[in-house]
Amino acid sequence: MIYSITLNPSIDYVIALPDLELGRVNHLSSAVMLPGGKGINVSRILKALGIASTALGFSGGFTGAFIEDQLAQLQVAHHLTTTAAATRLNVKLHAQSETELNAAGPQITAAEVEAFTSDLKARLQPGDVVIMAGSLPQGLPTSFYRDLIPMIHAAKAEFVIDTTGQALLDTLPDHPLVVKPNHHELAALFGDAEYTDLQQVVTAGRKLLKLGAQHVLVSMAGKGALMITADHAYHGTVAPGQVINSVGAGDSMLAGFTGTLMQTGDAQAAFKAGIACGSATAFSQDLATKAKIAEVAATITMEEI
Ligand SMILES: Nc1ncnc2c1ncn2[C@@H]1O[C@H](COP(=O)(O)OP(=O)(O)O)[C@@H](O)[C@H]1O
Ligand SMILES: O=P(O)(O)OC[C@H]1O[C@](O)(COP(=O)(O)O)[C@@H](O)[C@@H]1O
Repeated sequence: MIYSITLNPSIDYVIALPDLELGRVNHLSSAVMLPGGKGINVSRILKALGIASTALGFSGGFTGAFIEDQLAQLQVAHHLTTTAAATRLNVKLHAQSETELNAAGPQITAAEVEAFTSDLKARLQPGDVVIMAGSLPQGLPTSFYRDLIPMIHAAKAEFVIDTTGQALLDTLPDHPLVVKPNHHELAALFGDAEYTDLQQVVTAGRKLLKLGAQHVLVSMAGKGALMITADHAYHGTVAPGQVINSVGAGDSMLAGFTGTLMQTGDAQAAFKAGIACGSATAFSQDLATKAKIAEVAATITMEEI
């Protein structure tokens, strides 16, 4: 079983207007609420791919109820630990450019943390994969993901991690199955300025392998993604399309890669699936559908660099 963990889910309030004027009353041309948060997005894409997963994490208040209701409607298996404080709402503003306003998230109590960790412990079985993704709500230590790893390994399960900075570096000695920073996050991880060519990205990606990651992907938004192994590096892209809402593209890539890797054991096939899912989501209002993923998959170009 794949478990996605979203400690800090969100309602993603995706709003659009042609031209945002700060300090004025602006009228929206569209507004939609979507269940969001990195692990939840991963589970939604796995569902589209026909791969079973259960979404775990926290949920509280009317915002949490909305997310759980949407997941139920989408038939995404989930068990979110109830919190007294309400789940956050993130604003995704599409005007002259894409702007994201992500809230810090609610305060989680010690009893709620205990309920979540005991639930996870009771579920884990050998061969499971736990995908830990996204920011931490208030009240959780920055070591929270790393602290879950001994429990995951004790159950003979593996983990995938999508977080940034020191929290990501701290988990590498425990051999995450997959890491997928974007190229900005990768440069920041090693205190580098923005990378200007692909070989710089490959060199930094190999550092993640040396530090312990089993599979390294680096996403580069409209410039596609790299899969970096000890001896090879592959650059994958898709045919240009109309970008509608790239929120969740990274989560979609992680879902496509991890789900396909678990199903087939074939990293190249998994990389293609990851690219297709990421770009298909960027070319959709909500996360990608199965049909959109198949359409985009037919346009993938991959080259060794
Ligand atoms: N504008 C885009 N056009 C085509 N594909 C995209 C676009 N934005 C994202 N993608 C696809 O989704 C993947 C993940 O997107 P990215 O923005 O790099 O991740 P993150 O959301 O984690 O920053 C990219 O590697 C690419 O395959
Ligand atoms: O947990 P964080 O880092 O605040 O990110 C949460 C936000 O990221 C998303 O999961 C989208 O992530 P990506 O665009 O990186 O795939 C949104 O659904 C959510 O609003």
